Formats: sequence, structure tokens, C-alpha cells
Amino acid sequence: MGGGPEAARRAGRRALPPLSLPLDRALGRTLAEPLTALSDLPAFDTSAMDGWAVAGPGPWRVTGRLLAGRPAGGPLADGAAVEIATGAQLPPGATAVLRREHGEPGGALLSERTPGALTTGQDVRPRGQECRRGEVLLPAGTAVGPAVLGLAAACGHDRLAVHRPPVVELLVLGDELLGSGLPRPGLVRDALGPLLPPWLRAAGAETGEPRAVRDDVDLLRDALRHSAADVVVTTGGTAAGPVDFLHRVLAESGARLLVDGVAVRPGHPMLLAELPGGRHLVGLPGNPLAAVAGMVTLALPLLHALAGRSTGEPVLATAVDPLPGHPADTRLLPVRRTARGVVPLPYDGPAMLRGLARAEALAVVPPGGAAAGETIELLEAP
Ligand SMILES: Nc1nc2c(c(=O)[nH]1)N[C@H]1C(S)=C(S)[C@@H](COP(=O)(O)OP(=O)(O)OC[C@H]3O[C@@H](n4cnc5c(N)ncnc54)[C@H](O)[C@@H]3O)O[C@H]1N2
Ligand code: MOO
Repeated sequence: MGGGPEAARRAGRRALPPLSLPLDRALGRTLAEPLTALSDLPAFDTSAMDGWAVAGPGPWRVTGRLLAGRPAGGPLADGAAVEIATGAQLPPGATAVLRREHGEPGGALLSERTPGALTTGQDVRPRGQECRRGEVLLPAGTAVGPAVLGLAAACGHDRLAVHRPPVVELLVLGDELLGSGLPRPGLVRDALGPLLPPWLRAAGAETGEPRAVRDDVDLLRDALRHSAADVVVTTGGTAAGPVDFLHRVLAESGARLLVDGVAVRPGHPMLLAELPGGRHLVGLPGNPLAAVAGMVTLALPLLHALAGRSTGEPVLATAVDPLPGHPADTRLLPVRRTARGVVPLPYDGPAMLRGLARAEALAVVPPGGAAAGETIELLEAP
């Protein structure tokens, strides 16, 4: 894939500025600062089970009851126990928690069902077991998913510092495209209008309805000039057909081509340009699977960089059977995972989506193909 993804990441290296958002609005954004614990976790010694907090070896005198949500109160003397609920604060002096099913509350004294089985510290979650106040829990660049929101709340955060999401405008080019109904002679359904926006949003971008632009130089020029988006993504018009105006309009509008074609199949006419004012344009080829290849090769690396999202480790898998390649270029192949590794899916032509719709990933097949048993990289499929 040559330097396509690397060039796209470099283009977005000045991530958009951070903002502070309440937790419920931070989902899908990227941490602009490391997530630091504002509290020890647990914040106090906690009972991990329902039963009795006990001090020293049994049998014990039961002196009261502690429920979750109340402070622990006074210290527990040696030989004493209090009934305790899971999550309740342990009283000072408690040495262990005896689970309800392990205790024998006979008369005034509580004893163990199996005498001597209880060990010091058993079923106690000591303060700071998970983290200490001030400890860094997650690095900047982490994508904020539901678990990050939960962890942030648990350790005391109400808001998170996240990067402003990149705003994307999707322009779908082509006179032959229909927005609804059946394909008819010469006309095809627009498959990318429905496919790309949800994928862009999942990648952390903000995007509205896609805009259809007819094959007309002036319309395309105006659409680029008036877009307020950080990134304009176009589909179609990248090749050399009679109405493929993208290169011409970019040249006329003073754009700088950063990537003009990538050695990847499908999708090789994809491009990346810097528009005047520092905004970017990703030109995806019109063939639907080629557009998907352009998304993973140029658009997603650029958007992740702009969103401040760090690049994870490559995802690797074993090819179960040989994977067909292109003689000179990298090939992106829709694949399905099995227990033994990945297998290619039929209907993988550049104009097809039938294989992709069943795919769990795109395999990055090196020039010449991959042999059975070879380790290959996987990219996310939409
Ligand atoms: N002489 C050459 N012709 C072509 C070359 C080449 O190197 N030399 N490259 C081919 C490759 S590879 C691709 S990919 C396409 C790229 O074409 P464009 O980006 O200019 O796209 P269009 O010509 O507008 O459309 C191509 C194809 O895709 C269909 N299409 C377009 N948009 C959509 C959409 N939103 N939903 C569904 N289908 C769409 C369109 O109808 C065309 O069939 O160029 C080759 N040609
Ligand atoms: O980019 Mo094209 O898909 O190879 O048809």
C-alpha cells in the first residue's frame, strides 16, 4: 500500500483542539489527556461478599450490621463480627469477611462451618487495589468507549478532555446514481451514500447527510469551495473518464495533491489532497469495494490522526488457504474468520459488495499473494 496510510496520518498530525465534555457526550471521542484516577479504587476497604466482617480468629460475637452506602463507623474489637453486605465499607480492625454460606450463626456466637478455613484478608477488597489517586490509567489517544466512560466515572470524573471530532462532508459524485428504487438501464443505486456515513461516525467523525453532486465541473468546484468541513470525502470521479473532473477541479482550486494513487487493488486511483486553508480532501474511487479500500487506506488513518486517536498494534491472522494477490500491488480481500484463521469470500470484485457484506475484515495480501499458513495483516471492514 506504499506510504498511503502513513501520508494520511502525517497530514492529520496536528490533531484538532481539545474540549471538555460531560461523560455522556464523550462517547466515540478520543482522550486528549491521559485518564488519571481522581480517587483510590476502591476508595475504602470494601467487603467483596455478603456475610460478616470479622476481627481475628473465630468464634465471634456479632455486634451489629453494615449495609452498602453507609460509612463503617467505629473499630471492630478482636473476636467481634458485624453482619456486612457486598460493597459495604469494612470497619477498622476487621481482618477478613466470612461469606454467609461459610458461617454458622449459632446462638450468641458466630463460627465457621469449616473451622480454620478463613484466611486473613479473605474477601476483602483493600483500598487502592485497582489504582491509587493520581495514577495514569489510560494514555492520551485512547478511543472513548463505554468501558472508558465507566472507569472514568468510577474514579471520580464528571467530564473528559477529548479532541474535537473532525467534521466530514461526503460528496457522492455521478449522474448515474439513484437515491431509491430499482436500478434501470444506465442507472445504478448509490451504494456509498448508505455505506460510508455510519462508518465515518464510527471512526469518530461528525457527518451529516451525504450530498449528491452531478457530473459538472462548476458544481464540484462550488461544493469544494463552500464546504466548511475539516475533511471532504468524495466518491467517484478519480479516474480519467470523460466526466472525471476531480483532478481538474483540485488543480484549479489550488489544492496540493499529497497522495495521487496508491499501489493497492482495488482502489488504486484513490487520492488525498490538502485544500487551501489546511482542510483535506480524500477522493475515493467510485467502484464500491474500491471506495472501501480508499477508506481504510487514506480516510480512516487521516480521521484517526485528526481525532488524536493513536494507532493500535496491527491485527494479524493466519491464511487458512492461499490468498490470491495482484502481481505488483497489495490486494485488499474481504475475509471471514474461522477457528483456523481467515478464509477469502467470493464476490470480491471492485464493483461488488456481496463478499464485503459477509466479511469480518479485509486481508492485506502482499504482491504475488499469500501462501496457506502465512501470517497476514487484517484491516477493519465496515
Ligand atoms: N482507462 C481507465 N479506466 C479506469 C481505470 C484506469 O486506470 N484507466 N481505473 C478503473 C478503476 S481501478 C476504478 S476504481 C474506477 C475509478 O473510477 P472513478 O473514481 O472515476 O469513479 P466513476 O467513474 O465515477 O465510477 C466508477 C464505477 O463506480 C460506480 N459508482 C460510482 N459511485 C457509486 C456509488 N456511490 N454507488 C455505487 N456505484 C458507484 C459507477 O457507476 C461506475 O460503475 O475507474 C476505472 N476505470
Ligand atoms: O480501484 Mo479499481 O477498483 O481497482 O476497479
